[in-house]
Amino acid sequence: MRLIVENLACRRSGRRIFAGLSFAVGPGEGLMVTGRNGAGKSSLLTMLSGRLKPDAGAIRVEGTGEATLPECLHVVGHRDGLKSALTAAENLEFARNLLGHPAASPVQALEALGLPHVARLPVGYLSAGQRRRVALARLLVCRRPVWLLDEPTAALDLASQGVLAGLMRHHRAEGGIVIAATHQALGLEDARELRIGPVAAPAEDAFAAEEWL
Ligand SMILES: Nc1ncnc2c1ncn2[C@@H]1O[C@H](COP(=O)(O)OP(=O)(O)OP(=O)(O)O)[C@@H](O)[C@H]1O
Repeated sequence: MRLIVENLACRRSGRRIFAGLSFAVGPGEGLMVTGRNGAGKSSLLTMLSGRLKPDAGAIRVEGTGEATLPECLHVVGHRDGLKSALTAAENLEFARNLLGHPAASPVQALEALGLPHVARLPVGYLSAGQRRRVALARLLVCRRPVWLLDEPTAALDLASQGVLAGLMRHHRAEGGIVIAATHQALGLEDARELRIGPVAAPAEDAFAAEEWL
């Protein structure tokens, strides 16, 4: 599949955050979305996930058949979307049933994130980093080609950051797409960078935002 963004603009609370954003990502590619605090990285990911309407421009996909872009996405955002009263395994089972295209079992996914011992614990008992790893384990229980990750290393120790880098590498090697908003390298160093912000980008850089208020 291919994800294409053309001349995208974002307005929040009446203020133009960015405009003129264009890029395309295809199978196996990674895109690191960078920029200062408030530049609009999370807003861009929210737009890609279909939860925020663009102020202008278009987001489209090719090669997905009948499936819409939201149906092709996994999103791991600032809010982990986990139910505190459910166990880690129950949360993952719920996501697996809801999202379709099941892949790894909840236990396998937790093992991949180094957390097999929390499978039967309510998520409310977990540390911040453990919760984040359960949220990331959701990526593995269903097969979806595009991973949208917003600061995915938040609360992760170095070892878990390495695990995440491996998961992203593997996903891309299988033809998946990773788009991550981040202030860190993430292990996506070979990915293209989309810098949102007032820093002037080279003229040939199709990713540059053109207008700032
Ligand atoms: N729900 C919202 N309603 C109104 N304005 C919002 C909302 N969320 C974010 N904004 C505004 O949109 C702008 C961009 O915010 P966004 O969270 O996209 O930036 P970011 O680049 O992800 O920042 P950070 O690096 O701090 O996470 C900010 O000025 C913010 O105040």
